[in-house]
Amino acid sequence: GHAQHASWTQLEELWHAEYKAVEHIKAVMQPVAELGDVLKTYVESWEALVDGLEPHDWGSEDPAAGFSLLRHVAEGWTRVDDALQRIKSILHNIEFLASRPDREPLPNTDDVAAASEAVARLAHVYRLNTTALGEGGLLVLDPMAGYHHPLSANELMSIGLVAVKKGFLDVGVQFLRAAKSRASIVQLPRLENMLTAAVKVHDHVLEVNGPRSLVHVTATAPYGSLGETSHTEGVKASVVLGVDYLKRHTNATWMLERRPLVEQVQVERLCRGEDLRPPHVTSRLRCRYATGGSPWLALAPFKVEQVSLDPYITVVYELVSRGEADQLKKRVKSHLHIPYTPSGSDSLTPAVEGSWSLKQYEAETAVLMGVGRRMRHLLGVTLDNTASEPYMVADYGLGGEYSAHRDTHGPTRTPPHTHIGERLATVLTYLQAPTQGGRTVFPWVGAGVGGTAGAAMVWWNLLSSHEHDFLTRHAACPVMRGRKTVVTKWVGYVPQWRKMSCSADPSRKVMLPWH
Ligand SMILES: O=C(O)CCC(=O)C(=O)O
Ligand SMILES: [Fe+2]
Repeated sequence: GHAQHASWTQLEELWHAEYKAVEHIKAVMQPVAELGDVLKTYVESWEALVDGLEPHDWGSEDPAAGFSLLRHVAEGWTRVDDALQRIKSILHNIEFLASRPDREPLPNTDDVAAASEAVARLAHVYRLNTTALGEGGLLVLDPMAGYHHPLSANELMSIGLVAVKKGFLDVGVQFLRAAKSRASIVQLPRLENMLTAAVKVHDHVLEVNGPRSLVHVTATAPYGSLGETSHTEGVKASVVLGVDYLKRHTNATWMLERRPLVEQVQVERLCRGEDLRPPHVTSRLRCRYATGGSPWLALAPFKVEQVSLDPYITVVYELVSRGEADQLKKRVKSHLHIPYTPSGSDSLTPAVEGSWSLKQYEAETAVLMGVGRRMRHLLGVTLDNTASEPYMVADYGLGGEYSAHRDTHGPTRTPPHTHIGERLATVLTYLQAPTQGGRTVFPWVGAGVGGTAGAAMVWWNLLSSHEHDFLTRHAACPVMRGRKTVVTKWVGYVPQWRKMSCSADPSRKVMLPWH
């Protein structure tokens, strides 16, 4: 599934709302502080006046006391009144601030914890740069990548604690160390205690459970004895790719217990930009112009890059123009901050599902109709509403990711639309590509794609047995920097099956490779 964190639309709104709130706070701060001072002085003047006097003394006709009372009120009340009048003029600011929780959803500690976990995962997947962290900058993959927001000792500490809790033990120790290096003298003893405890947990888990499971990661050596251990891969795990894994690991225990971890480790390597395949496989991949046999596209063929031949995965460049992408993003934007309500989720309900904001979209807009026509010509498949599920726009949030999965419904889940059927092909178009991270990766193929705005990835999910092609399992890597917005189209099986040649071999892939 997807991890829970804030969408960029929410965060963008929060930046603007926060700016506004602070402007209102600035407007009230001075008058409120002045009123406080004036009232304090007035009360002190009164207390001095009545010091030693009892209420029954107030009737005594002491001229000095009468003089002081007159002077106290005459001089003091002018100031009190001035200050009160100024408060009256800022009452609308106070009203605005007081009604903020009714107007906008405010982040709470759960949101902070979720963001901490997202940052810890980023640090884990993309390898933490501890030097940069010590200087307060986060996770520099590419130091030239622009502005890096520095984190305070307290912020580093809170991320470190969440990281430890969530099983990113190595990352947790690194964050607490960074926090310590930026701590004030007052903070230092507490941080030292936490760091000692975290190192103890880290080393204990490493000793008992080893460096890696589905629920934890440690460094390859203990911190306690060596002191300066950091992220090292150790002995490179052997890669398990293609159908070979099935031959070698046919037993159910491996599939159940080892497969998820092998998959996760390979996903992470692919996320870091590795290609896990040998050269004799990658050297067969080509780039070319393709028309899909369409006379219409002969005038302007698409640039197509092969990512993998088996299963057949390609990238089609410039499927969507920049203008079209901008139009689509603008169109869905207002829907991308509405909270996900599973109960009322008919197919057109906007949704925020974990780190995604999702919006299902029918193809009635001019932009999507144009995109659909191009795909139809290139792929030779029917794509209208009766032949495929609605377009789905997803906007990844802070550290947003989508763990390894298959797109098909499979034998246990009936496809929602019987006239559309199983998801024969996936067309995943990047409307906006992240600047770092966020690749789409295929752990059992050993390949990944960085994503280019306007380009679409196309792959075929089914075998002729109608079973899912396991090798098409894929994941969306956590987004490191920038924003990732994609639109998915799932091509239905039912409207297309007559177009494809039959195969007696049940393991053959069902596809229409448009040579
Ligand atoms: O966004 C990606 O890279 C993958 C999205 C995906 O797998 C899906 O929509 O099913
Ligand atoms: Fe998918």
